[in-house]
Amino acid sequence: MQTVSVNLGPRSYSIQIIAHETLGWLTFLKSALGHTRKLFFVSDTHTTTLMQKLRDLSLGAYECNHAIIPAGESSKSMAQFSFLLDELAEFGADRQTGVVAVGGGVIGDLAGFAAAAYNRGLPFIQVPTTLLAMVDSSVGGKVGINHPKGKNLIGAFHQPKAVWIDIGSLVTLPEREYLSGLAEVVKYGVIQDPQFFEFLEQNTAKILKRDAAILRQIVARCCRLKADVVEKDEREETGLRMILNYGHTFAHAFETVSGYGHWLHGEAVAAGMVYASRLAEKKDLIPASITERQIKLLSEFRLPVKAESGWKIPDLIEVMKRDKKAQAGRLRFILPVKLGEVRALDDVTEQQVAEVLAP
Ligand SMILES: NC(=O)c1ccc[n+]([C@@H]2O[C@H](COP(=O)([O-])OP(=O)(O)OC[C@H]3O[C@@H](n4cnc5c(N)ncnc54)[C@H](O)[C@@H]3O)[C@@H](O)[C@H]2O)c1
Ligand SMILES: O=C(O)C(=O)C[C@@H](O)[C@H](O)[C@H](O)COP(=O)(O)O
Ligand SMILES: [Zn+2]
Repeated sequence: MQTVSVNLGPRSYSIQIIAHETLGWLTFLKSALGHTRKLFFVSDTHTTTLMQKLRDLSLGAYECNHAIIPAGESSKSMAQFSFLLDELAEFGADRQTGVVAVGGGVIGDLAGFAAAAYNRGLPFIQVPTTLLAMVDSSVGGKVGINHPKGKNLIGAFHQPKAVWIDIGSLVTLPEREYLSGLAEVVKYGVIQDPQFFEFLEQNTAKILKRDAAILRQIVARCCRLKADVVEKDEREETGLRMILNYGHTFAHAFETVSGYGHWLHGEAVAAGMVYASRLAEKKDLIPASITERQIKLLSEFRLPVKAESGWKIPDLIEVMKRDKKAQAGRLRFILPVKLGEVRALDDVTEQQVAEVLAP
């Protein structure tokens, strides 16, 4: 077992990384939740078996209930949020009731938002079951849902009490979902860790085979890198946390204009990073070779590196203006200045964005 600690004062927590084990589950819950007596599990239709396994293990020690949400990005909606609140009320959830999210980023973001809102905050446990959720969404406390006008437009910061990562659950993850998670993995290399980027370049075959030892290393490294940022800027107030948004101004626009779920989040992030890198070239921040290395690695991971031709540039720019990083309608982009370092820039013109997006 490996542990990554997220040090946030009174909101500190630990991330347990294990493989095909459930032995420590009750001890883990007890230490994360203290006097909690009731647990409310949330899964989607593809993670129900995993959820039931953990719920059954918990039954001797806790009163348990659960909700199952339709799989897919369209479930990060007001309707599913409202459904979870109704179910929590029906269960008679009190301030100590623990919400346990078993699934990918959709379930983590949705259940976490319900946990943040119900009774003004319930203790929350993340059990990520996709690579993307293990390396990114289960850590850092961003929770929320989508709005037709913008991705994650409605949400909160609500840190989990603990994160339980069983790398073993990746065995059943569909290939497209696995590859999508690799986009956020590549992101950490570009924004924070050039050695990690090289490690990914040198180990593509093993990564694509889901080699267990490599996966453990990758998940632990990404969790540490994300925790390092979140510890310094928990609520994206100083600006540092924005670096985790590299590629996301483009990505969220692609996801929004195409209808949530047409492209997976990681696919949108992959192409989004390439466009952000092209913008950095345009601003003379980096040589083209840095973009080319990203394109090569992302292509080896069979991820898209270009937007779809049917998407209209003015529509994409309109969505970008509602990005959470924008101020007074002024676009802000996270751009690389070298491999392993990025900077927030707000002097990018719409014309420059349109030029990099032009086919
Ligand atoms: N909160 C954050 O900091 C943060 C960070 C990154 C991404 N996100 C969000 O995360 C979401 C994407 O998350 P995702 O990529 O995990 O997608 P997802 O939650 O939709 O899961 C992907 C698919 O895999 C299935 N699945 C999950 N685990 C499985 C398993 N072990 N075996 C078989 N099938 C399994 C799911 O049912 C789903 O169909 C997006 O909404 C994105 O905005 C949030
Ligand atoms: O944790 C963060 O901060 C991130 O930006 C991580 C991103 O990978 C993630 O997609 C996040 O949900 C985007 O947040 P948003 O504030 O741009 O909606
Ligand atoms: Zn993301």
